[in-house]
Amino acid sequence: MENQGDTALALRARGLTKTYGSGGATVRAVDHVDLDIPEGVLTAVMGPSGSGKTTLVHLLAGLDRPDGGQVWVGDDEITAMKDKQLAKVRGRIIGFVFQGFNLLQTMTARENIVLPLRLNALPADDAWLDSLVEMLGIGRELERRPYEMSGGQQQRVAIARALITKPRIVLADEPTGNLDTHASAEILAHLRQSCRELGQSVVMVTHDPAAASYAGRVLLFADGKVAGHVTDPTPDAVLAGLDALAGVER
Ligand SMILES: Nc1ncnc2c1ncn2[C@@H]1O[C@H](COP(=O)(O)OP(=O)(O)OP(=O)(O)O)[C@@H](O)[C@H]1O
Repeated sequence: MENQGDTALALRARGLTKTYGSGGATVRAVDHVDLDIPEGVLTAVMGPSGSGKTTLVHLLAGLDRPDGGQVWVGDDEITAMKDKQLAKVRGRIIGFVFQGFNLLQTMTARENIVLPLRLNALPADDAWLDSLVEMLGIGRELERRPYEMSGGQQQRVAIARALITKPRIVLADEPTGNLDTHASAEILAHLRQSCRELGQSVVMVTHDPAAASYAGRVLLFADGKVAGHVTDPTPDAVLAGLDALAGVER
């Protein structure tokens, strides 16, 4: 188990377990995971396809319920909450960027972005919306619907929607998977800066060692378990960590 000492924690998991299927065809996607995610840090989660990264971040966000174990957001145990209370925490404290974006097709980009404010009875903040739109370069897309946008444009709208409530914690499943190097770099630099300057905590699943190198810490995930971590990662150190997981000699 990891020990973060006295560092304040954004998220904590103990014994977190999720199994899919039944009978002989069960898959333990997340297997008794203990995890401390410090506040104010950009954390990347990397590991082979099918190792359980998406399942992990869904459990940490309370989007899915585990079969065993506990998750705390700050001091509050979300695994002990009823659905209504959990929805409130999710809406106000956590922003989530889904792998498949999950934008509503009947709404424009602008309507999608501000939806979390409406759903959680939070006030509109036009200045913050404008700065997100500028940072993400989606000014021309605002009145379009998702099916009229490219994958990369939809991804940027999904990021804006996750950030519009200024959440304390952002969980993102491959947030730059559809973006070119330049756009990725800009967004990752922004996320890193809001961790450093605003104390925001970001947990990001990525397959890209260059993206992971923006993180303060990389968790290596394999077979549903934390298999190691890399602190202050460089792309080379991340690749070496992944190779070691796969048993590749360098
Ligand atoms: N809804 C589901 N029903 C059944 N099995 C599932 C379900 N979701 C995930 N799994 C299985 O759980 C395991 C972990 O999947 P998960 O999507 O969490 O992995 P991942 O590391 O995010 O993969 P990738 O990098 O390919 O996105 C896989 O074996 C997957 O097939």
